[in-house]
Formats: sequence, structure tokens, C-alpha cells
Amino acid sequence: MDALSGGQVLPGGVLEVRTHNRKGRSLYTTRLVKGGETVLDEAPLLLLVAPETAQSTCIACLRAVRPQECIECSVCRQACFCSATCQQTAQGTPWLHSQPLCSAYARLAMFGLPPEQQSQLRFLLHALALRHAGTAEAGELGAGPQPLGKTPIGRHNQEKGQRRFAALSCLVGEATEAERAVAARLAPLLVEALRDLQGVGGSLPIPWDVEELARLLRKEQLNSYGVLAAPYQYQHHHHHHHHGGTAAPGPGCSGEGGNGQTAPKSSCGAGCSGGGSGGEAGDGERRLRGSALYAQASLINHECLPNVARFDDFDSDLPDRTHVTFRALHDLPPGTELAQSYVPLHWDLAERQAQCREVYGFACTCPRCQTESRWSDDDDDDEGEESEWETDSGGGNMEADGEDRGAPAAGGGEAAAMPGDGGVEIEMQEAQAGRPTSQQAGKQPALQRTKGEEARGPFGVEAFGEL
Ligand SMILES: C[S@@+](CC[C@H](N)C(=O)[O-])C[C@H]1O[C@@H](n2cnc3c(N)ncnc32)[C@H](O)[C@@H]1O
Repeated sequence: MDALSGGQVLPGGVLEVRTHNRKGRSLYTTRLVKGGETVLDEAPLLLLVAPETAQSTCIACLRAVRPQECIECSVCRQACFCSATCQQTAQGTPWLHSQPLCSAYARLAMFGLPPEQQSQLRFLLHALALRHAGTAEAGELGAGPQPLGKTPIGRHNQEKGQRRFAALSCLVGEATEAERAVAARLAPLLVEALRDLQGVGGSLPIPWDVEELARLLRKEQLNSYGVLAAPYQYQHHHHHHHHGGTAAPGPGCSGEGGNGQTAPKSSCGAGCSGGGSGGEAGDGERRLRGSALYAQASLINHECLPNVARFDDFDSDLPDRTHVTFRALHDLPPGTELAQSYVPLHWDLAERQAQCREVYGFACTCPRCQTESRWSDDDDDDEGEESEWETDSGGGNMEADGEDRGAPAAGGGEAAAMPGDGGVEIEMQEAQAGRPTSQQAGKQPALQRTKGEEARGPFGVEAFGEL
């Protein structure tokens, strides 16, 4: 095991955080875990509704609701609630659907942006609201209950916002040129969306530094989990009005592969062009109702043969329905590194490699990839047989291969920043493919990280307590 020992133990005592010399932080079992056992159960830091399903997804809890049963926000008409309780919660929570966010949503809708940009802007707005909640006074973006300016934000929400923003800041991810470009384009729109609020409270923290926006976008890309839509959400979507730009369903990507695997969000953002490789529904439409960010779950690294699976339960009536849980797929001895797959399990080697590199910024060197890359070598020797590495693109350029398949492009530059893996065949492919793609990095799904840039202590967060 090439990890330092003696890490920070997570609540529950089953897992600890340690630093892996190549992958960054990682979660390890502290004791024997039996197959099927829950190893992680955690509330989200932030839930975001996909603009395409905004009429049928509760903005407070991400529950899917048939449009006719939703309570639409009568002010912005861009958000809905599954119940009066969620409506109250959302309107009274600075980072959910407080008055300032509601008004920003209304403005955003007038821009007629494609869904990807709308999602990115919404994410930034929510992150901004979280950040500001910690210091907000009545009437400011972070402020809570309506009417605007009348009710000071509760101390409870202030502290909660502060903790959550701190946890968000601790997620892995540093801006690449791709995110900087996106952030530079989005920043003026963000200012415009918040225009009505300028002067309210007098201290709106905008415009944000483009670098900070870019970093947040990258963190979101590397760490967010896609939440699949209920099937009827997209049927209805076709028959309902679209807000600017959403009429053309983006070539999309997909959720987590048809296998319900535990991959981080694999939907596509602006960068996803071309028909999606996995996860896409075949009609090219995104099948996600939204996405979620978690402090602890975002510490699970990728392997192409996972040992844990993710479960969510957003549509239940349980009080904990927004929690994510991970369960062991088989017995895990003490000291086992948790591994989830960020990509659909049925993808072939080249597809998996491309996704890991282009979306998450690392070259996967897991045992499955090593084994399969040896198969490919064997194939090379077989006359007339197409090798795995050479599929479609001739010459084994995996990145080109990935683009052909419409794999999302993002932050390709980061791969180069990952330390060498030493001695794995895959590296040769890496060397050929080291350019960032020309596609803009949109918000893609996903989890991933670069190293140790975070400011707050060895594992970022001081404590993984209640957020
Ligand atoms: C969701 S984060 C996982 C936790 C991360 N290691 C951290 O320190 O926060 C995803 C990032 O972890 C790293 N990572 C995950 N799986 C990896 C792997 N198999 N090999 C190398 N790096 C990996 C990559 O930097 C990736 O962008």
C-alpha cells in the first residue's frame, strides 16, 4: 500500500483519509467491512437542479415531481418545490431559493443561454450565496427569509453556510485555462444576473475574481455526482416550454452509465460535443435531474473495478432522502482503499482512459487497465486484428479516439500535471495525447483532482462533522 498511514478518521469510524502519493487524498477502511455494509452516509453540501428539469425537480431536495404536482416559484418561475415544507425551507435558506437567488434566476432565464451555461451560472450563484451566507446581513445575497431586508439571516444558517463553503473550497481542483476561459465569459453574466441586487445591503461580493470562479467551476467538475432523472421528467420535458436555449437538447452525456454505477456525474457540460459515449440515452438528451456535491464522498478515487457502489434515494419520503450512501461490493479488509468507477463499467479501455484523462485529469493505471492494456499488446501481434489502442483513430491516439466518441473535453491540460505513473503502458498513449482539446471545458461531471493545493490543513476540512 503506497499510502502514508495514520490518517484522519471520518465520523462513523469506518473510514480514514490518507494521502496517496499519486492520487492525492483517498479513503481507506479502518477495519474489516463486510460486503453490502454501508461505509459512508452523508448529507450533500449543495444540490443543483438541471435547467432542463427545473419544472419537475424540487430545488430544495432534488425530488422528482410531476410538473402538475409541483409548486412553481411564482416569482421567478424558474424553480419548483415538491411541498410547502420544501418551499419554506428553500425560500428561507440563503443558498437554496432565497429572494436574491430567485431574482438572479429570473434574470438568468432572460439571457436565453444554453443549459450548460445556465447550470454553470447557477452553480456559481449558489456557491456565492454559500460563501456570503457566512457574513451576510439582511438584504444581501446570502440573506435568508423574505421579505428582503426584513429578516436577518439566522445565525444557524450563517454558520452552516460558512462550513459548507469551507468544505466546498477544500474539494480538489485548480483552474485550468479551459475553466478560466469559461469563467471569463460567465463573469459579466453573473454580474448582470445580480444587477438588481447591487446596492442592496451594499456589499455584494461581485464581480468575483475570474480565477476564483474558474477554480470553483473546476471543483464542481471534478467532484460533483450526477443524479439521474426520473424517466417521466424527460418525457414531459419534450412537451413543455423551454427556456431560452434549452430547446436544443445538448448532445449530451449521460448520467452514470446504464448500470447505475457509482460514477461521479458524467453528464456533459459545454465541452461535451458529439454524441455521448456512455450514459447518453440514445436520443442525445441529458438524463440528469441535477447534481450533488459531497465533502467526504468526493474523496473516493477511481478504479475501473470498483469496490463500493453509490446509492441515492431522492424520491423517497425519508427525512434523509438527500443523503448519499456507499456500500461495499464485497468484503474489504482493513486498510483497503475505497474505489468507485467514474465511468460506466462496460466502457472499453480507450474510452475509460479518455474519460479519466479529459474530464478528471489523470491517467488511470488501475489493475484492470493494466491487464487490458496487455491484451491490447497481444492483439497488436495478431495479424489483421484491430488493437484496442488503435480503434477508429489509427495510431492509437486515445484522445482523438475519445473525441470521436464525443467524450467530454475538459481541462485536458491537467493530465500533464499529474505526476508520472511510472512504468505503465498507458503512459505512451499519454505522451501522444497531451494537448488540451479545443472544446471548452464545460461543467462536466465529475470527480477528480489535482494535488495538494488546498489551504486548510492536511485534508482540507478541519472536521467532517455536520455540514
Ligand atoms: C473526486 S476527487 C477524489 C479525491 C482526490 N484524490 C482528493 O484528493 O480530493 C478526483 C480526483 O482524484 C484524483 N484521482 C482519482 N482517482 C485517481 C486515480 N485512479 N489515479 C490518479 N488520480 C486519481 C484525480 O486527481 C481526480 O481528479
